[in-house]
This record gives sequence, C-alpha cells and structure tokens, in this order.
Amino acid sequence: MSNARQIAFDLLCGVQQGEYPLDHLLDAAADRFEDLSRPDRALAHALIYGTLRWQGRLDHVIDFWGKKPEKIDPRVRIVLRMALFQFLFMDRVPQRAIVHSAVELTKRNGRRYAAGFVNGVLRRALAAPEQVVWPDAAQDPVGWLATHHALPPWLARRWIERWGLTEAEALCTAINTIPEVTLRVNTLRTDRDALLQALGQDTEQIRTTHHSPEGIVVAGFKRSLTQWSSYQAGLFQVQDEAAQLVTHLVAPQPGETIWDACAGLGTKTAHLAQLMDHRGTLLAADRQGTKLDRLENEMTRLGITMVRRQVMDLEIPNAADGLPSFDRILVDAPCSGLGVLRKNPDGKWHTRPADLARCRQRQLTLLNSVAVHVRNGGRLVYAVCSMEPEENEGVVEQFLQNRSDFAIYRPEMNEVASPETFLTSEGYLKTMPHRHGMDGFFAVCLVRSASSL
Ligand SMILES: C[S@@+](CC[C@H](N)C(=O)[O-])C[C@H]1O[C@@H](n2cnc3c(N)ncnc32)[C@H](O)[C@@H]1O
Repeated sequence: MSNARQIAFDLLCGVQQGEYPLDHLLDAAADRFEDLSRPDRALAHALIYGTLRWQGRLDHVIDFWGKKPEKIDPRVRIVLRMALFQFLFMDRVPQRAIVHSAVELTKRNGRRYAAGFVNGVLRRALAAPEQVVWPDAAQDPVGWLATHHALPPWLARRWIERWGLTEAEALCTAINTIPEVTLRVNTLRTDRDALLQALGQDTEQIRTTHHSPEGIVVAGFKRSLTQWSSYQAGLFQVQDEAAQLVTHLVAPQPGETIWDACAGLGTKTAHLAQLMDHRGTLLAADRQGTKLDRLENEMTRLGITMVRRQVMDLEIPNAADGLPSFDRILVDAPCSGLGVLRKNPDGKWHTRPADLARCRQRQLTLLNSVAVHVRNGGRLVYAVCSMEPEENEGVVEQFLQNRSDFAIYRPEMNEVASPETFLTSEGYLKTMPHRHGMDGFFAVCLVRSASSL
C-alpha cells in the first residue's frame, strides 16, 4: 500500500480530532510530502481534499451499508470514506486495489479487528451503488443537500432558507468543484502581458481573470508552482480573484499611510504595496508573530521593502495605543471561513452555528479598536471570506450604530475593477463561487467624516 494513503489517513484523522485546521496540518506534514513521488503527492492531496469535500455523501453511503453505523470507530469510518471517495470520484483506481488498500490501512493502524467489516461494507457498496436510497429533494431538501451535496445539515437549512434549494445546490456544486488556481501579477516587477508569456513554459492553460486587472488563472501544471522561475523571481502571488478585489476596494494611493491590521501571510499587504507603487507608509500587523515572519520572507521574494511589521493583538484593550492616524486601514478579519470551502473543505465539518456569533463579536472588537486610528475623511475597509449575514451586514450595521462618524462609501465604477455584478446597492462587495467563479467574500468601505467625534 502506498505511503500516500497513510499520509492522507493521518491528516484526515488530525482534521477529525479538530485540533488544527487542514492547512496547518499540511504545513506540519510538509517533509512527509517531500518524500513522495509527484504522482503519490497528487494522490495524497486528492484523497485528503476529496474525502473532506464529499464527507457527507460518503457517510450516507457508509450508513446505508454498515449495520449499526453509529458504532463504527471514527478511524475505520475514515478508511471507508477514503475508499468510497476513490470508487465514486476517481475512476483510475481499480476496485480490487481500493478494497485491498482499505483493508491494509485498517490493519496497519491498529484496527485489525475491523478488517472483515471494512471488506464487507466495501464489497457491498462497490457491487451495487445504485441501491443506496437518497432523501427526496422535494420532501426533504435539507436531507438531500446534506447527503447528495455533502453539506452539514445546519448549513443546508440556512442556505436553503436564504437562497432556495436551486441556488443552494448551485453553490454546493461550485464549492465541491476543485477550484482553479488564480495568480496576481506583481506589478512592481512585471506586467500581466509579460507574465502571461512567461507562464507558458510551466502551465498548459492560462487566461486572464474577468474582473481583477492583475489576475491570471492557470491550470495543467508541468511542475509544481514553487519551482517555476516566475515564482522564484517573485513575479506573482497566488491569490483568489475575490481577495484581489478587496484590495481594490481599499484603493490605496502612492504616498499614503496604510495599516493592514490583520495581515496574516501578507497576500493583501503585497497587493497594497503594488497599488501604492511602493511609495508611502505600510504597516502590516497581526497577532501571530510567526505569520509576520513568513510575511517578511514573502516580501523579500516579491522585492517589497516598504512594509513595517508589528505583532499586535487587537482584542487586547489599547493594543494599538501609540499608533498614528492612517489614511486607510484594512481589517481582513478572522471569520468562519465559510466562503472559502472550495479550498478549505474541512471548514464544513468543524464550524458550528455558535461560531458565527463568536466571530461576529471578535470582528466588532477588531473594527472598534482600529476605528479611532482612521484619520478624519479616511477609509476603513472591513472584509471577511464568509457569506454569512452575522459576519457581513450584521457586523457593519452594529458598528455603524455605535460609530456615527462612519458611513458606507459607495465606490465609483472605476475604483473596483468591473464591479457591476458583485457590488450591491448598499455598497457591499459580495462574491459567490457559483455566481462569480470566485471565493465567497464580503467587503465594505467605510469613510470617516471629515470632522469627527
Ligand atoms: C483572514 S486572515 C488574514 C489574511 C491576510 N490578510 C491575507 O490576505 O493573506 C485573518 C488574520 O487575522 C489575524 N488575527 C486574528 N485575531 C486577531 C487579533 N485579535 N488581532 C490581530 N490579528 C488577529 C489572524 O492571525 C489571521 O492572520
């Protein structure tokens, strides 16, 4: 049995334990991936992401065939999910190999007693997939979305109530599709046309994004992206188109003072530096110093030297005391991440309804603690990768109730690249995977009145 399956199993067990999100576990397992051949690395990734994407559907099949499904050991369930994922979604793996590797994985991971059970369930499931009974979409739309489209029932209920079954299904189809990889050209080093030319040696399909003026969508990699000479020369960053539009909503000008208050690994920080033409003051802050260390490396790769870093936890009262006023502040806030399930499918299974209220509280705290640092007449952009109202309008409305010195700024047409499809009449930027082919983002630009409190 290949090591790829063992690595995938270990990471899926880690996700199930819920201690860390998938991207953290992937980072921690980087050495193990390095040891794999390229096809095995691709297999491990496909198993991890695919099994998480389709978990709800796979569990429905397991529960149909397994007697007393509630008694299945969680690790045995993970083996079954991985095997069924290969059967249902990966046509290149022969059925015998699927069953054999699942049984081996069960034995190898201390579940020898369950090997016969795994063998039996898989043999039945693979022999007669058409026998599985699914909830009826008309009678039980939540059950249908939860199983066929693999969404947790609480989220299925929410999305059907908000958008109706047809649109909720379209959204699920989009989030269960492997997303395209989108790049943002580093305009401080090259331009989009030149990068389009350079990318031809590393990737088979290349096209420009529909809305962002700096975006390029790539597919069919000839080697891994970090080996491309254009990557090593810092000619681009990987960044979803929706995230690119958020920085355009900030619209920083050369020479201004800008604070990226939740800078993380610095994808938007670098874009801010580009739009500022590398002139002015740019502060990147985050509560995690390790992220800012990685941000610094990234700025070095991109040739950006204007960024000052500062570790700062904005939930600690007065943490930002001593900072001056800024022309523009970006709060790309921590959130549920329910808008980026295409890339982080584990988020479906570890997010709980109560998390939304917690996120909203935190987002308000962050906004309130930076608001005082927006200069009179300056701008505050709030963004989250979530489509949930609690974290979107809910936060903005509550913030504005307490801060009458701020108002929503409705950007002019040319301030956000082709805004017509995702800018609402209230002035909110809202993108959705099935409507726009981008991550689900919410962003708003708030302007502070010229003479303030
Ligand atoms: C959505 S991520 C930012 C992504 C980043 N702007 C980018 O484009 O790559 C949110 C960030 O907020 C940071 N964060 C969470 N709580 C915070 C707090 N209390 N104070 C400051 N930063 C915080 C997290 O560490 C995380 O890096």
